[in-house]
Amino acid sequence: MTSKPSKDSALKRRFGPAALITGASDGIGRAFATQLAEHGFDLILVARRGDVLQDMALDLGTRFGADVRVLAMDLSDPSAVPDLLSVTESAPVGLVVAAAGFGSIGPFLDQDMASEINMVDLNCRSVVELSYGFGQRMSASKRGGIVLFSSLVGFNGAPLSATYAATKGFVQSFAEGIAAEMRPHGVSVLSVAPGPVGTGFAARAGMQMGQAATPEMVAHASLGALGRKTTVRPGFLAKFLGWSLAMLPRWGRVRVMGIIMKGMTGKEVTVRK
Ligand SMILES: NC(=O)C1=CN([C@@H]2O[C@H](COP(=O)(O)OP(=O)(O)OC[C@H]3O[C@@H](n4cnc5c(N)ncnc54)[C@H](OP(=O)(O)O)[C@@H]3O)[C@@H](O)[C@H]2O)C=CC1
Ligand SMILES: CC(=O)[C@H](N)C(=O)O
Repeated sequence: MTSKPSKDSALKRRFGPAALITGASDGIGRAFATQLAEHGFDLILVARRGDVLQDMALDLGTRFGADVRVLAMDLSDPSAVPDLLSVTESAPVGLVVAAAGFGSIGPFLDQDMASEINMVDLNCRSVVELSYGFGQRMSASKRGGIVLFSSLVGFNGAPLSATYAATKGFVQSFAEGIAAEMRPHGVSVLSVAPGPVGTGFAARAGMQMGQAATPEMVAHASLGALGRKTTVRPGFLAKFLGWSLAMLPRWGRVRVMGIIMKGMTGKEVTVRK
């Protein structure tokens, strides 16, 4: 049995002892895993690349004494979340961070349809299933936290990233709804709505990002907001763009978002009022 040198923090007392993190092998999910291990949480790490998760488990166990379990699965597969819920049935999970997700860029009609549907499955369906399964367990024990990932692009249509932005709009709306429902049952739900973050996301989506927040900053700001807010916009850029866009009519927001997305692709776009 490893001794635990890490902090027994207020966060762990409120949401521990274990956290389940999807998309833990990279980017924002990975940063959450490290920071939660530092807070003294035991972890269940979920992503497709089991070898990467195993290396993390060894590292976080050695550095923080965290008890880390690895679940290598493709969450876009319809059987994945039911399997995950079944194998974690007796695990003391007080916090779920559902970071697994991906995006695409370019005109909708040029996209690969199977990949767009796969995105909806991962970014939306798996998030609903996870929130339902763990939400029930947490409500029964009258405590817990669920962190979901919206985006700066989740508050209106985004030409050249239409499906991705719609999945994030879905998550934003879903999170706001279940946050109000679950709060009286002792469960805190947080929607994280970052602007560009410097992870492998952009390369996978074929996007070019300029100024970007770090995944560590996003994880830190989100853990600070959990239990206090329903939506957090981590970093200056997310706040500044979010507030600026909020002042425009919806069609204006769509037009500005088209310009922003064009800058990330170099492709032309026409948006009608
Ligand atoms: N980066 C950004 O600019 C922003 C990101 N977001 C959102 O934040 C979340 C995290 O993004 P970020 O960390 O940047 O992305 P990354 O691409 O860096 O990481 C994505 C993670 O999701 C996992 N993943 C991808 N597909 C699947 C799948 N089918 N099943 C299980 N796991 C999967 C990947 O692991 P593996 O390949 O091993 O499966 C990886 O761990 C996403 O929901 C994203 O939409 C929101 C706003 C901005
Ligand atoms: C489009 C972006 O800048 C970002 N990747 C996001 O998810 O919002």
